[in-house]
Amino acid sequence: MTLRVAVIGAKGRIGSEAVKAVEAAPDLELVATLGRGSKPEELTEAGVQVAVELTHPDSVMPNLDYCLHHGIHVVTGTTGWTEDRFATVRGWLDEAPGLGLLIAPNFSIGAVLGMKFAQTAAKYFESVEVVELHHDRKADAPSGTATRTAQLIAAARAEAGLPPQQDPTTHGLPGARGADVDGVPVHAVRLRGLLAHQQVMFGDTGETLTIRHDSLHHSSFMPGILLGVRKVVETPGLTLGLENFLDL
Ligand SMILES: NC(=O)C1=CN([C@@H]2O[C@H](COP(=O)(O)OP(=O)(O)OC[C@H]3O[C@@H](n4cnc5c(N)ncnc54)[C@H](O)[C@@H]3O)[C@@H](O)[C@H]2O)C=CC1
Ligand SMILES: O=C(O)C1=N[C@H](C(=O)O)C[C@H](O)C1
Repeated sequence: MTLRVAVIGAKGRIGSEAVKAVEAAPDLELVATLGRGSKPEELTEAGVQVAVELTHPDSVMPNLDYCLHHGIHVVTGTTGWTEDRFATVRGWLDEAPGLGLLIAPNFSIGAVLGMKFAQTAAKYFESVEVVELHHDRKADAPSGTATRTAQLIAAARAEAGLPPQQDPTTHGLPGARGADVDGVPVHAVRLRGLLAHQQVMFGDTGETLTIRHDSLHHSSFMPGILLGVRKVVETPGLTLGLENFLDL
């Protein structure tokens, strides 16, 4: 049986690619495409089972609110997540047993692997910094991927009993050392011509290790989105990260 799928944010950079990917998948049926100004009722009228939500940090919560209160599973890659937002969606999911929500900071398999490798390397190096580089139209900084990567690294360091990193900087301009995500400096570059890139740099006495990933086209995110759609319907509750649907 085919799954009835909608794309919310269907005219956007990633949403328009998702429309093509869902249309090309033999086991999925694209039954609704929503853009800014669309009414969420279009989802229920079309009998949508899974919504792929790819919009904007200001739009994602109302969209999830509607879907999760109308029996629609959701796969979202939209950024802007905070602990408060996670708590809110957990509450909505508690009221909707059986419904699944996948929040994926990154749908690209390479990026997910890069995060996993960084998590593994974290406890072996004294120093670590994350540099993310994106196109010049990106709404948020640092990226969702970089934030999640830094959080995973910080958790792995803490679990291994590593002390907080020392920053010797006493002079300079504000911002020069990047954003502090759980003690990990994260630097965000915005540049026309780029798409989505990240390097995690580890350092210790006499050596460095750099884990770099590059998304060169939005097609890089499509296998992950399709996997998410197929898996979310059989995975109730909140799933944070595509890695949970991969045999890692
Ligand atoms: N998790 C992942 O792998 C990826 C996540 N993203 C994230 O996805 C989001 C969208 O990124 P882009 O496509 O580059 O942005 P974009 O600005 O090109 O597209 C967003 C689209 O959503 C529409 N939109 C905004 N509010 C809406 C609403 N309430 N209802 C329906 N449509 C609405 C906009 O009109 C626009 O067409 C961002 O948060 C970005 O960081 C992007 C690429 C990969
Ligand atoms: O806005 C983007 O383009 C991307 N957003 C996600 C993020 O913030 O991590 C995923 C990927 O980096 C592309």
